[in-house]
Amino acid sequence: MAKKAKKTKPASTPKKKATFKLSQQNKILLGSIFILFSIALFFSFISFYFTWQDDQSMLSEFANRNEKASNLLNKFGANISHFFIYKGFGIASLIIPFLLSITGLYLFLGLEKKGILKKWIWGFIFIIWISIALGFFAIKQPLLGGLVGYEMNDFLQDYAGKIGVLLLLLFGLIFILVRLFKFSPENIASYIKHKKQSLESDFKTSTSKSSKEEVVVPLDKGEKNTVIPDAYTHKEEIPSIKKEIKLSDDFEVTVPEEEKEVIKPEVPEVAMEVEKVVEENEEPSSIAKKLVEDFGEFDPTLELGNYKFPILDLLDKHGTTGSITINQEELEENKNKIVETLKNYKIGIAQIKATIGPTVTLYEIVPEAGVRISKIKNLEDDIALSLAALGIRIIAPIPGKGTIGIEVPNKNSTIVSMRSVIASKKFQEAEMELPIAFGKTISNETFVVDLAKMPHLLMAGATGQGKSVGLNAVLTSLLYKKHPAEVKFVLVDPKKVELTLFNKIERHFLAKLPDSAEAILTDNAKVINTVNSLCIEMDDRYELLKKAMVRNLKEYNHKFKSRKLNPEDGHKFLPYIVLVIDEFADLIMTAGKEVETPIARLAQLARAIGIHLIIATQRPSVNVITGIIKANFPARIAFRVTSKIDSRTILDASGADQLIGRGDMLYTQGNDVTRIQCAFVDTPEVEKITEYIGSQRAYPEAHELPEYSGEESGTSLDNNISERDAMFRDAAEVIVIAQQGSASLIQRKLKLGYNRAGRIIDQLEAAGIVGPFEGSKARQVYVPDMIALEEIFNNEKK
Ligand SMILES: Nc1ncnc2c1ncn2[C@@H]1O[C@H](COP(=O)(O)OP(=O)(O)OP(=O)(O)O)[C@@H](O)[C@H]1O
Repeated sequence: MAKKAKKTKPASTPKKKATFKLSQQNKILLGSIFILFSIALFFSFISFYFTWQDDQSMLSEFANRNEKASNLLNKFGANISHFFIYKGFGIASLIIPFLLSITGLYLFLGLEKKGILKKWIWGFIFIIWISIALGFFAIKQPLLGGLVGYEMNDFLQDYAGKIGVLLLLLFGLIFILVRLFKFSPENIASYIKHKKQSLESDFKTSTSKSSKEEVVVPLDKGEKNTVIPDAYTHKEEIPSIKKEIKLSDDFEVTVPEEEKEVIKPEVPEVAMEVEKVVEENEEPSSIAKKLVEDFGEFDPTLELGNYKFPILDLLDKHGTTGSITINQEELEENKNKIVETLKNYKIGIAQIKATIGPTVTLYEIVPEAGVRISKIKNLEDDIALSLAALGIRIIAPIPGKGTIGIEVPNKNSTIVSMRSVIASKKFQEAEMELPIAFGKTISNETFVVDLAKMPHLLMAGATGQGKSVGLNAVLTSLLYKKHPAEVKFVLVDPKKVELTLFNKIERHFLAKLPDSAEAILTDNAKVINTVNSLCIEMDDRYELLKKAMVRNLKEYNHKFKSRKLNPEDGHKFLPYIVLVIDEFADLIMTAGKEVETPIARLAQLARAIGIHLIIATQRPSVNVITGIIKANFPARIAFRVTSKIDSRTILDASGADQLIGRGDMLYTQGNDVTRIQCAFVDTPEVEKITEYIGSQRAYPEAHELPEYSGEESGTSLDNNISERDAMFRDAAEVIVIAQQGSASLIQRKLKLGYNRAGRIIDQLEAAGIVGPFEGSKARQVYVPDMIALEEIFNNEKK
């Protein structure tokens, strides 16, 4: 006891020794009062049951010193017992001294008080239940259930009748068994099994005992009995027993039988120990289970619990009804032209079938036997000429079908509205991590893919062919499906106009560097920093995944949600991050390798940790889409491009040059190329969606990426006093006072721009006040206090 009290002393606050001692003394005093009081109560209660009749008359005579009570604790005992037992809870009141004594012991021994409240709550539940149960079953013995038990029964029976009260009591019992004793069918089954096993082993030991006696006799008769039985030395025991048995001139005793008999009783004992180990093993996972039981699974969306997903009415129908109007004449006309053209080249057709899509119709041809496929493929231009239509694409043969496809644009194309694809069952019921509804295929099916599986997307197309609309469709899809806690966007928009609308959802969905004012990046220098910062984020995330022993973000978040990862170890819910870069060519032209290297790194490694890249470019030339980038972007979209070479650069196949523009696109993820009409979402619609989201309660700030202030910080390290910033001294003071070397701190405190703060921090490094750049961490401050700083400045003046 004393040991425990001593142990806790140094562990808690060593500085406040005096006050701690005092409180410890108080605890001991209070604890002993509780214990003694509980003893007094216990004896009063017990003796009340024998003396209550005698003491009945003096209850009102408490002040009269001539009157005496028969209770062991005299008048005090009689009165307090009358109060608790007769007017209170009956025999269940005995739990009160029990609870008091436990509390007293906890205080006395200075134990942790964590479980005490729980014990009191359960104690009261027991008191009430027992009191009602006894009031119900032993109505003729009012001292068992007390007045509370009687009155509660009376009250409950008025409303629920006897059967109702009985059922309520039963429920109370089940509640106690399940919640307190953790009863479950498996527990009961394992308990029965356990009992059965121990009974069996008891039986075996009892049978073996009788034969053991037989063995013992010869042992005594033998030479000496010095062998110490050891659980680990069965082998040694057996031969010694064998010897002794041989010595005991009894021929009928057979060795194997005795061996079994000696060893057997020990085996079940070992088996029982193993069971205990299994129970211990269950403990760690049960901590997480218990946490989940008590608080439910971790819900990352809770902080913005009232967040409402955008409604469908924010999107326009664009004059479409969702179904395509079929122009029979046009179909017939095109069919005839195709048949005739092929006939001119002596190609017979066995069968022809048309599938009408929103912008193009696919004519599937089964040529007559003996026709060479390459012959039809070469007639692409001739067929286009005879149909007098642009954008004819011949797919020979259609993969997996054995037919030849000729795609002919419809005279009147139907716009595929974003609304129709968002509303589609396929999108609504998509159980994907990052579902994207691109549009509709040639057979008018909604085309939904998972960005998380792509895992990065490359979009290319000549100007005005629908790239920006495509990007908006991607972002809109995610906004309609994902909560702000689940996905964050990093948007790069050198054109400064395409993605500005998303500024409104900065504090919901965007991520940015800690010191940048704008969340949407338009300046290439900042893009370099952001992409590098994402690389740091990637490394940090990999570190977390490693610690959690999982392979990807999905598993990690699942583990975190089921409370198996402790936030105190740095674990947190990780949202997906989608980096969208519009005009990638422009970025590569200005920033070159500086941006290409981190992007290639992200493209290669970021898939598992939930960072996905979407890159859009007008110029799909090889110096923009380099081999390394291409290799890591298996999912590619081509809008219409101007040349076959461009098409090859993007898709590794021609065809994109034959598209008709306005959102007509080819999608590939590996081998198959799918023609899709991109869903159309107009600027006002995007504005409405961002407005809708932006007007809701948001996080205090945009999602913060790790700090990265660029390599330029290390370049100008000459300590030229005359070139120092006017705010240099103020900044130095801020840094030294806060003992934290970060540009964002200077920015905030001195209200400076990012670039200027960055310059000052470089100058501070050159002056030896702060240390070098350390990635995501703040720089080290070399000057401990203001006096030391003052000294540095004074020395510089000399
Ligand atoms: N899916 C679509 N359905 C119907 N029309 C579309 C679709 N996509 C684009 N368009 C039409 O094409 C026009 C140009 O599209 P968009 O602005 O997306 O081109 P872009 O490729 O981004 O051009 P730039 O590279 O010059 O920015 C749009 O204003 C719209 O009228």
